[in-house]
Amino acid sequence: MNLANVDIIGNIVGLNSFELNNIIVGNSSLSGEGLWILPSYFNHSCIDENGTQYILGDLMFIRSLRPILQGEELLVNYRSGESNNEIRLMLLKSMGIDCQCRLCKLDKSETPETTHKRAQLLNTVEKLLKLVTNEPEPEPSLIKKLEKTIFELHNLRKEHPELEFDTLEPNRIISLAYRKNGNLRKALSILKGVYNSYKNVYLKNINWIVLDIVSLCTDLKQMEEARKWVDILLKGSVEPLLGKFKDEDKWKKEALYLMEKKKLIRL
Ligand SMILES: C[S@@+](CC[C@H](N)C(=O)[O-])C[C@H]1O[C@@H](n2cnc3c(N)ncnc32)[C@H](O)[C@@H]1O
Repeated sequence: MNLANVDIIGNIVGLNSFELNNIIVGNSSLSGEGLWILPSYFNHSCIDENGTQYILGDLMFIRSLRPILQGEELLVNYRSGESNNEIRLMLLKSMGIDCQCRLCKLDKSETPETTHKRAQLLNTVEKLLKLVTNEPEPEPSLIKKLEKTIFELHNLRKEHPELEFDTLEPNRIISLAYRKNGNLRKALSILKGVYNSYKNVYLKNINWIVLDIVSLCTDLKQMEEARKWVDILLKGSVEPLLGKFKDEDKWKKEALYLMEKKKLIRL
C-alpha cells in the first residue's frame, strides 16, 4: 500500500496555496486557502509586482499590471508591501523567501538606529491614534502632536516617499480628525497629498483614500471634482481586474455595472 507523505503534502500546500481573503468575485463568503496549479508558478514581490490575481467562482485569474517582456520573471504579491511589515516578513521567512524587491532592499539597508527610531515613533503614533480616534472632536493639540510624529516618521524615508507605508493609515486618521472638527478642506488636502505620493506604485489600499476624497468633495459641494475622483476610483478598482478600458465612452457604464454587482470592486 502506498502511504501519502503528510510532510510533503503539507509543504506543497504551505508553499503554494493562496489565501482567499484577497479578492473574491462572486462569493464573498468563501474563506481559507486554495491551491491553483499554474498560479503557483508565480514568484513573489512585495512591491512592483507585474501581475495581480482574482478569483471568480473557483477559478483564479492573473492579469498583468503592465507589459511583460519575454523571459521576465512573473511576480505577484503573496503579501503586499503596504500590509503589516512584521506579518509580511514572517510569511516570507516561513516560505524561505529572501525577497530582493526594492522595498526589501531598502528595509535591509536601514541602519539599526533608524530601525530603532522607527519603532519608537510607531509606538507613539499608535498611542496617539487611539486617543484621536476615540474623541468625537479631537483636541487640536493632539492632532498637531500626531502630525509632528508622522512627519518625523515620514522623514526617515524621505528619499523614497513612495516606499513609506507606515504613515498611510495614520494620515487617513488625521484627515478624519480634521473632518470631525469641521475642517473639511484641510482633511481633503491631506488625502490628496497622500494619493499623490503613491501615484507611481500599485497599492491596493489606495482605493480607501480615494473613496474618502470622493466623500469629502461631495460634502464640500465640489461636485465636478467628486466626479473626477469617482472616475479614478472606478478605474483603480476595475482596471487591475479587467485590463485597461479601451472605449473611453463605454468604460464607465461597464465599470458601474460591475460595481453594482458589488464584489468586483475591491474596497
Ligand atoms: C509558489 S512557489 C513559486 C514558484 C516556484 N519558484 C517554482 O519555481 O515553482 C513559492 C516558492 O518560490 C520561491 N520564491 C518565490 N518568490 C521568491 C522570491 N521573491 N525570492 C526567492 N524565492 C522565491 C520560494 O522558494 C517559495 O517557497
